[in-house]
Amino acid sequence: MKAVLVRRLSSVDQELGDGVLVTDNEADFLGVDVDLVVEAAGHGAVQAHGVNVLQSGRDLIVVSVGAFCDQSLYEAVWAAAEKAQRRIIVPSAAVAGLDRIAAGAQGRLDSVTLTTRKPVAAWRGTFAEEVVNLDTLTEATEVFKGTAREASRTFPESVNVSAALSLAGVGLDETIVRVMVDPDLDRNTHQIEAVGQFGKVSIQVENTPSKKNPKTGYIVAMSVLKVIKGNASPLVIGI
Ligand SMILES: NC(=O)C1=CN([C@@H]2O[C@H](COP(=O)(O)OP(=O)(O)OC[C@H]3O[C@@H](n4cnc5c(N)ncnc54)[C@H](O)[C@@H]3O)[C@@H](O)[C@H]2O)C=CC1
Ligand SMILES: O=C([O-])CC(=O)C(=O)O
Repeated sequence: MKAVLVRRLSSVDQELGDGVLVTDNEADFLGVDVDLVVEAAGHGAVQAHGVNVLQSGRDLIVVSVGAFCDQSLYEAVWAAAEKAQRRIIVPSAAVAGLDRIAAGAQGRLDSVTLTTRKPVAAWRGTFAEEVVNLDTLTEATEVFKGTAREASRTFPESVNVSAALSLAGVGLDETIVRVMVDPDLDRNTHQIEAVGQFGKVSIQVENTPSKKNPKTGYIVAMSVLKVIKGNASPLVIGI
């Protein structure tokens, strides 16, 4: 048996088949015998269910990792995971190189920066609309520069990568983030630079936007799938 926790049953328009409980009730959801829960719903969902999922004895894959800009939430899920001896798993999702930066963080890390650039369509309904007119923009324009903690608060729906990178490297208050709206792009692009005792890494990823939600891309679901398959495979690669 598997289960999907939704906010409104009326919003479920797909037939998920036998063996899948679709529910809006957390207790019923947690009553289903699974070992792993995937959060792919937003900061509010991590806030509402993260601790309970871990306390109930499941590992938790968190995609909306920017939720951890709330330090008290981060500490609460960490404590719940430790007590239940379960894990909070942050997949690479929309970026690459978290494995390498986390390895580099075993020694001295001097700086980690992220520049996120996305096409205009990705920024509709976000804070970017308060900074620029998306309808008349003709060239790449910076709409935010600051720490990953501020970036995660400012763009809860589209710069979660900054928080994932922070957890891998120098933390939410030391990771520097720039956010650009770029009318010339057709892919969601993240440029990562990290420097430290290990050397230097410079990574650019270009994600094909999802048709349903251009803020994000197909690679995110693929990354979660890779983690789930890795959990049941004799070979674990790219950690
Ligand atoms: N770590 C990373 O690299 C990335 C993280 N994300 C984050 O992952 C999350 C999901 O992304 P998308 O699928 O693109 O977003 P989406 O907005 O297309 O879909 C989210 C779905 O979750 C539902 N939802 C919201 N709150 C819920 C709750 N409390 N309980 C149950 N369902 C709830 C919504 O109704 C919606 O159907 C977002 O927070 C997004 O910002 C997305 C891309 C990359
Ligand atoms: O998919 C992406 O490009 C990144 C994203 O939305 C996020 O980090 O929240």
